Amino acid sequence: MACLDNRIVFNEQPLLSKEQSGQGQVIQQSAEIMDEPLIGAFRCSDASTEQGCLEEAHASAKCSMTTGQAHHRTDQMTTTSSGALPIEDWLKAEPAHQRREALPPPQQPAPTAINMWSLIKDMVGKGELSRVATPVQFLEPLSELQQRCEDMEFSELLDQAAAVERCSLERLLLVTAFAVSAYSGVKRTCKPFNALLGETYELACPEKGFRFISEKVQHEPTTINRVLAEGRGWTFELEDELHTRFTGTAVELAPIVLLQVAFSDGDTYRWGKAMTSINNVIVGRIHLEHKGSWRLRGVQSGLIACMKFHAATMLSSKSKLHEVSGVVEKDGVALKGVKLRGKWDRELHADLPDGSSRLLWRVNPPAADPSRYCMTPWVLRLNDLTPQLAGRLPHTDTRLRPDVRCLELGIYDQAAVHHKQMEEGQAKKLARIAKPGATHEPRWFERVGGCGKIGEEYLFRYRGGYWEACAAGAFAAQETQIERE
Ligand SMILES: CC(C)CCC[C@@H](C)[C@H]1CC[C@H]2[C@@H]3CC=C4C[C@@H](O)CC[C@]4(C)[C@H]3CC[C@]12C
Repeated sequence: MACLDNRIVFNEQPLLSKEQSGQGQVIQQSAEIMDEPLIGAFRCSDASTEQGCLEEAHASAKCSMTTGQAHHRTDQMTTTSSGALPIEDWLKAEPAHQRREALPPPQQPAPTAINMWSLIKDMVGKGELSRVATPVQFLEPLSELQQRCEDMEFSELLDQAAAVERCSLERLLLVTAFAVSAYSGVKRTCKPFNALLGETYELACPEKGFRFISEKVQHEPTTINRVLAEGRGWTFELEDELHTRFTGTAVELAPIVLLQVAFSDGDTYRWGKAMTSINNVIVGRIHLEHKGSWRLRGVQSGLIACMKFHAATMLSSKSKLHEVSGVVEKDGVALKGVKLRGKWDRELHADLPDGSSRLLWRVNPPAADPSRYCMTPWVLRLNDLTPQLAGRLPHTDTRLRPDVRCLELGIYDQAAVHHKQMEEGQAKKLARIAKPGATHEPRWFERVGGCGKIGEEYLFRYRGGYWEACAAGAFAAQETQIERE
C-alpha cells in the first residue's frame, strides 16, 4: 500500500496489458489466483485475511500480463500548493488522446440469439435492471458508467452556456438543450454491463475541454452511480438510481436522478429525468420511448424550463415520434413568446419573444459503419483502451474489465466465462459487506446524506484527488510496484 497526499492508494493488478489493449489479441486466462483486490474501492490490502481477498472473481479472471509502462507526462503537471490540479492547469498538461473510428472486428461468429423472456422473467420482482444477471448475448461492450458518460457528447453546450450572462434566458435554454441531448445517444436496445460495486470510469477529454469521473458507490438498498465532470467554467454532476417495472409488454424505467450544472459564476441548474419505456420486449420490434414531464430549474434565476416528452399513441403520425416541447416559466407564469420544440433523437429549437427561432442543438452524424452495436462515433470511443491509457488507469476502471473487453473483441465464449466469474465475485463481496459491521466505502466519493435514498440533495460528494493521483502516476506506480515484487 502506498500513500499519496494522505490518501491511500491500493495495491491493484492490471487485468489487461497494454499490448492486449485494443490491438485485438486474444486474451488468455491465467490460472493464477490473486489475493489482491482488482476492482473496487478497497479499504484493505491485507491479502492473507478474508477481507483482503476481495473480488475473487476478478482475480481468477485475471488475464496474462506483460509489463506496462506509465505513459503519462507527470513532469508537465503543475499542482498548486494544496496539491489540487484545477481543470485549467490539467487541460494545459493533458496530452491529446487518440480516438478510434470503429470497434474492432469480432474474432468469433456472433452467438445465436436467446429468448428475451429468459431475461425478463428474472427481472420481474427485482425492481432494478442493474440487478439482473444477463447473458452476454444481450449485452453491449459498455458498462453502466460508460453509458452515463454518453451524456457528455454535447458538452460544448455547457461551454457556450458558461460564456453567456449568468441567470440569463440564453443560459437556461443552452442547459436545457444539453439535458435533452443526453437522450439522443441511446437508441440502441442492448443492455450495458451492470457496474460492479467500486468500479470506476474516467474520461479525459482535453480536446473537448473536460474530464469525467464516475463510480458505482452503493449497492444496498439501491444501486447508485455517481458522476462528476468538470469543464471550463462549469461542473456537471449526476447521481442516479434506476427503478424498473415490467408491464407485460414493456419495461418501464423510472430514474430517480439528481442532475446539476454549476457555473463558476455561482449560477446553478438542476433537473430530473423523464420516464423511459422499452416497448415490445417480448414480441415485435423493441424500441425506446421517453415520456412525461420534467423541469429544469435555474436555482438562482428562478427560471424554469418545463419540458415534455410526448408519448406516441396509436393515432399519432410518424412525424410526432420522439417529440419534445417546452415553455419557460418564472414565478409560475410562462414567458411570452418563448417555446422549445424538437425531437430528443435529433434537434432542439427555441422560439424567442422577438419572433425569431434558433437551433440550439443537433445530433452528430452517425458512425460510418454502425453494424456492430449501432454505436455513434462518440460512444464507440468510450471503451477504447489506448496504450497511453493502459499505463495510467486505476485497476477499477471499466476499460480493464475482461468480460467487457472480450465482448468488444467478439470473443464471445471467453466473455461469458469472465462475466460469470465477475458476477460470482461480486456476489461474494456483497455477501461480505452485508455482514454486521462491514460496509463499503466508495473510493472517490464520500457519503454525506443519511438514508440511502436520493432526494433533494446529493447523497455522495467527490472526495477529490483522482486527477492528482493520476498526474502523479500513482495508478501506474502501483503497477510497477507489483511487478517488482
Ligand atoms: C430486456 C430489456 C429490458 C433490455 C433493455 C436494454 C436497453 C434498451 C436498456 C438497458 C439500460 C437502459 C438505460 C438505463 C438508463 C437510462 C437513463 C435514463 O434517464 C434514460 C434511458 C437510459 C439511457 C436507458 C435506456 C434503455 C437501456 C439502454
